[in-house]
Amino acid sequence: MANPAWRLAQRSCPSHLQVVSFPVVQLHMNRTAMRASQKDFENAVNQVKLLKKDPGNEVKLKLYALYKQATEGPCDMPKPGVFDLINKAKWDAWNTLGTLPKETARQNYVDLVSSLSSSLESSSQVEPGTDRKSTAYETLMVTSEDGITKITLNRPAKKNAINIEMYHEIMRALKAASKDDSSITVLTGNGDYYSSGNDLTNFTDIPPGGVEEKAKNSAILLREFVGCFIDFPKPLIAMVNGPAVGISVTILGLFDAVYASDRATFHTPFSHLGQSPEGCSSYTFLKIMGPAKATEMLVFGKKLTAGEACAQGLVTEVFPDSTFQKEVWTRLKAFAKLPPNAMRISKEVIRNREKEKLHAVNAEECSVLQERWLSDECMNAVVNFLSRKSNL
Ligand SMILES: CCCCC/C=C/C(=O)SCCNC(=O)CCNC(=O)[C@H](O)C(C)(C)COP(=O)(O)OP(=O)(O)OC[C@H]1O[C@@H](n2cnc3c(N)ncnc32)[C@H](O)[C@@H]1OP(=O)(O)O
Repeated sequence: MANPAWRLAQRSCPSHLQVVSFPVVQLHMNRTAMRASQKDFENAVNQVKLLKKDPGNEVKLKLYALYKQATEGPCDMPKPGVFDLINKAKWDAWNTLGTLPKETARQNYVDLVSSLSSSLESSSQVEPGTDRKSTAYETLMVTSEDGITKITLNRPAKKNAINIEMYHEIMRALKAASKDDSSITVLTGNGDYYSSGNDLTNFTDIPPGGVEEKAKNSAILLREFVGCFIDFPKPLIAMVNGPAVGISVTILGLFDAVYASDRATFHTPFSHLGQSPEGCSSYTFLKIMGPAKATEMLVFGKKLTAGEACAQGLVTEVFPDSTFQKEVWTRLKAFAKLPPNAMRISKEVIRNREKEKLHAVNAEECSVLQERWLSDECMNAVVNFLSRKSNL
C-alpha cells in the first residue's frame, strides 16, 4: 500500500474509475482471421487513452481485467477487504477470468476496444487543443458580438472547476477566437464563482499505465493549455466575476487586462495541495508584485481580496459587484472599436520579448508539477477534498 495512487483509488468512489478523453480511432482488424499481436494489443491500450466518451465502469472493469490477465496472467493478488470497494471490484473482475490464457485475454482486449470504437460515438484522431469540426461546447458558452468573443466557463454547480473536457474546450475556443473576426477576447465565469481551478477529480482517473502515466499526461495537457494563453495573439481580458482559485488565478498573469468584481478573491493554495505554481506564475507574479508578495500567495497560499489583488498589480481595476457587468461591458465595447490590427501588433510587441522565457518557465513548472502529483502530500490533499474533510 505504499503507492499513494493505490490509496487514492481505494478511498475514492467508483465513479472516479473513469478513463479520460479522446476520440476512439478505428482499429483496422479482421478479428476472425487473426490473433492479436503484441503490437495490436499495445495499439489498443493506446486507443483506450483516446476514448472521447466514458465507456462506463462495467466496461472499464472488463478492460482492466483483460489488461491484467494479458500482461500478468491469472490474478494472484490477495483479495481486498470488503470496504475497499474499488479495488475489490477490480480484483473480482480480474479473478473472474480464471486461467484464461494470456493470448486470449490479449485478443479479447483488442476486440473489446475495437467494439468500443463503433458503439461509442467516435471521430477521427484529433490532437488535443486543435480545432474540431463541431462548434458546440459542453463546459463553456462562447458568443461573439460587437467585436468581442466571450468565453464563459459554464459548470456553475461545480464552481466552474476545470475538468479535462474544459481544458480542451478552452484551448479550442481560444484557437477559434484567435482566428475569428473579433478584436478582443474575454474570459469569465457563469454563476457565483469565476473558477475553483483544476477539477480535483481529474486526479482520480488512473489509466492502465498507473499514476506515473497520469502525471505525465496531465503535465502535457497543462503545458499545452498554458501555452495557448502565452501565444494568444489578440487582447485577452479576464472578467473575474467571483472567487478564483488555483490555475484560474495563475494564468491571469498572462492576460492583458483583469477586471474584477469586489466579490472576487484570488487564492493559490498550492502548498496546501502539495503542489507547486503553474500558469507561468512563478515568473509573472514575481514581475507583477515582487518576490515578497508573490511568495505570500504562491508559497503560503494567502488569499487576496479584489482590492488587494489590484494593489499588487494582478488586477487592473475593481468594480462594485452591482455595477460590474454594466461598467466592464461598456469599457470592453469601447476597446473593441479600436483598430484591431494596431491592438494585435501592440500586444505582439509587448509579448514577443517575453514569449521564449514564458514557454521555458511553463515547461519547467509542468515538469516540477509532474513530480509533485506523485507525492503523498498531493494525493492526501486530493483525497481530503474528495472525502470532504476540508474545504480551503
Ligand atoms: C491537469 C492540469 C492541472 C493543473 C494544476 C492546477 C492546479 C489548481 O488549480 S489547484 C486548485 C484546485 N482547486 C481547489 O483546490 C478548490 C477545491 N474546492 C474547494 O475548496 C471548495 O469547493 C470551494 C472553496 C471552491 C467552494 O466551497 P463551497 O462554497 O463550500 O462549495 P462546495 O465545496 O460545496 O462546491 C460545490 C460543488 O463544486 C465542487 N467543486 C468545487 N471546486 C471543485 C474542484 N476544484 N474540483 C472538483 N470539484 C469541485 C464540489 O465538489 C461541490 O460538488 P458537489 O459535492 O457534487 O455538489
